[in-house]
Amino acid sequence: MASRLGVRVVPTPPRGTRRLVFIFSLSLSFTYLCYSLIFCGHSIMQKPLAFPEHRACYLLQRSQHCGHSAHPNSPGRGHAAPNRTLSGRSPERDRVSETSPRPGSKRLPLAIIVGVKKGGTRAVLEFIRVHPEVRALGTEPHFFDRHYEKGLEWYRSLMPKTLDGQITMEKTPSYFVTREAPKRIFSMAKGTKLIVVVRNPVTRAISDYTQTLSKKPEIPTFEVLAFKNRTLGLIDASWSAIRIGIYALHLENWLQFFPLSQIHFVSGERLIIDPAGEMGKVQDFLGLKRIVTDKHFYFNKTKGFPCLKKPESSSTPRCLGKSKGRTHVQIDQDVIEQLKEFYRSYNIKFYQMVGHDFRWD
Ligand SMILES: Nc1ncnc2c1ncn2[C@@H]1O[C@H](COP(=O)(O)OS(=O)(=O)O)[C@@H](OP(=O)(O)O)[C@H]1O
Repeated sequence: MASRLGVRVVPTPPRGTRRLVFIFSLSLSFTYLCYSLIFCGHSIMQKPLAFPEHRACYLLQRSQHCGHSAHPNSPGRGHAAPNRTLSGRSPERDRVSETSPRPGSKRLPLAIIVGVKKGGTRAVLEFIRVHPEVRALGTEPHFFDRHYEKGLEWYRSLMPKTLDGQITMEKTPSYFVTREAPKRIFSMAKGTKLIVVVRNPVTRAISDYTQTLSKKPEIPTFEVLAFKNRTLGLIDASWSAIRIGIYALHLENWLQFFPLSQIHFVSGERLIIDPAGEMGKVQDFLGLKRIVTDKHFYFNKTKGFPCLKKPESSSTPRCLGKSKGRTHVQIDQDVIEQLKEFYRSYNIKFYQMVGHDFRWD
């Protein structure tokens, strides 16, 4: 009858077959679930789902992903190496940070490494940012010398986000020799703490020249640039490589606005021999617990410098980049002696001003 009406009656499968179908679908769903977890796990890890962002970042506080942002137009960004270095970020991190809102707020720096060029400023910044209470801008913003007209809000927008109690920092070594910088920093916040990494001015000048030569191989020799008249032994103090090293002169400018107690001097030489000791003093100056200690450093024989066991951005050991710790250009010994002589009185004046003998003579 049913077949005559055109209706096909499907016979109910036996109980055993139904159970088989059920078990088959269950195992299919289970296989699919495992597949999703294995192959999509990576993206799940990148952005914790149903996990408050601030909590995730609190747990990952050492990660730049949570605390660091560089303005897209910030100077120096274009110079970052494609793969991570101590001061750089991986492209992967950048991708993640573009999609994740970060906790905290961008604040003006409470402490600035203002100098000196080639003193060891990058090392101090990278070492101090290991501290959980410090967040630092990786690039040099050059706000108080080159970009002042852009205003404080522009400057603030470059800063990494900080949580309450964390210290925002930046470093721009050219501030130390910029006439307007002390007044400008003072007008931003008179309580700003200043760090100056100083180094023997003769070695500093040679380091500075070595860097310029690496970028412009056609420049005259060091000896030609260093003298107004070599026969008379007249040093050209207007050449920036020489002028930057007259620390007493520049410091006078800063002391018009800041008391000495607000300026901390790091010895560039001791920073290489005893990084933990110098960083201990930096932490004291910033009012921080001494968390960055000798446990954080190891001496890399190939590099010839101390390196971090665990940099702020990674858990693997890392040294500073190739531009830090270059082999210096060979300079005639008599030229070095003349430079030492030139700097002697300025160095003594500087030691008196800061109350510390850096033993450069
Ligand atoms: N740990 C570690 N690793 C590598 N380099 C170190 C380190 N500590 C201090 N230094 C010295 O830092 C010098 C570069 O100084 P700056 O970072 O201030 O240079 S810059 O002004 O930012 O270009 C650099 O100068 P040169 O040796 O002349 O290249 C180093 O001597």
